Amino acid sequence: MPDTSPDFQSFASAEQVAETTTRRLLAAAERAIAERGRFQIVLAGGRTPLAVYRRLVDRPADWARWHVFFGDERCLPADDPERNSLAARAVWLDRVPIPPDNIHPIRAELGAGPAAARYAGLIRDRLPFDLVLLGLGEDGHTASLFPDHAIRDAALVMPVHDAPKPPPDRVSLTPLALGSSRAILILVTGRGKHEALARWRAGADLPVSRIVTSGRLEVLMDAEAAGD
Ligand SMILES: O=C1O[C@H](COP(=O)(O)O)[C@@H](O)[C@H](O)[C@H]1O
Repeated sequence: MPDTSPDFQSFASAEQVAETTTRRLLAAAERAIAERGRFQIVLAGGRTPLAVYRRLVDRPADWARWHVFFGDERCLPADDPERNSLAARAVWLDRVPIPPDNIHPIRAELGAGPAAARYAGLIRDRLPFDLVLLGLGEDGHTASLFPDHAIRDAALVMPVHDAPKPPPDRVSLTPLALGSSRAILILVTGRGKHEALARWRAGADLPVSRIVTSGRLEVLMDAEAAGD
């Protein structure tokens, strides 16, 4: 039986977390492309992964075989820079030769419900992913799954309303979809994340604790977040 408990790994700085993540991601891509001819990655939103995305621009990779999905999106106009997909495009995706058809944004501008239904249809036949990248918010949310908010366990993608962090309407992959991956990397950096991380490690019922996977689940944290 595989060990599915998270593997918490501590690094001295956020830069080391970003560099280690970048290398692991490129290695996972090489492996997936060698074994299956393509690499399917789910991106995290927010600020933490941007340091990884920036690094990827200068690294050699077989970009034509990358297929990019998103773990969550904010219901904002399609050109709003606060959208997770736009932030990733600005610093990385628009700067490498990934075929445009291989980038699969969540159409959150359609509204949370329709966008979630549409994205569920899109990912259904693409599972399992090769790698899912996630973050952890200061309030303990991951993707757009917030503590004490209902989670649709049987769905792959769900609309989110009344999110405590703006904007209130969002679309999120569920633990079921996020767990359907050969590997999961969760990045947690900065002092502001320490409390949420400590609660998770102490066994609190956070959305991230609901992710069950038969793949590997690694948590890369810096000393500030870990409280080392
Ligand atoms: O709103 C979001 O926040 C979390 C955490 O973001 P960070 O800025 O603290 O790294 C992120 O993982 C999620 O994808 C995003 O929509």
